[in-house]
Amino acid sequence: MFVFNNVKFTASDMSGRDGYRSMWESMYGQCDAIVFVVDSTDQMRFAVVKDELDMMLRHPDVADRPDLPILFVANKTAAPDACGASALAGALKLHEHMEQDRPWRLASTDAVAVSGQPADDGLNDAMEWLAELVKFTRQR
Ligand SMILES: Nc1nc2c(ncn2[C@@H]2O[C@H](COP(=O)(O)OP(=O)(O)OP(=O)(O)O)[C@@H](O)[C@H]2O)c(=O)[nH]1
Repeated sequence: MFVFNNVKFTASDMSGRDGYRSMWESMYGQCDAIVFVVDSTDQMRFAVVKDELDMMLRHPDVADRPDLPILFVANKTAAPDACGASALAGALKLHEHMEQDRPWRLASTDAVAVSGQPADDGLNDAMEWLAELVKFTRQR
């Protein structure tokens, strides 16, 4: 649990490992938002990521909730072999495949602090965006 901009989040870290992904759908119906984290150094698996994303978007608990926001996070972006956020957006075909009416956003970050400094990246802005949307959804 954490609080961001006065919004209380209860986060469930769903493993991306093969064999655990089938558990994701148990959360779709009960969450206020999805944060979809992608390892931006693992370009070999972007096709698998895209298949999983397509399956997620087709699931009735997601497809029937077009207002459920999705925050895509490209992680490990400080690694030398990381691809840029726009390459990731292209590989997942985010601009083509995300529904027009669904709120979504792509942020890039690196979870590991470099030289003890927290990453200066787009995650804070993206979390502000997500917190506003979640607050709005809960007020309805
Ligand atoms: N350099 C770098 N390493 C990272 C970053 N995020 C995770 N790692 C490393 O990647 C490895 C896997 O991290 P996890 O957090 O276990 O990855 P995960 O995707 O949550 O794993 P599952 O829950 O099993 O899907 C660990 O050694 C982390 O330290 C990052 O942003 N930058």
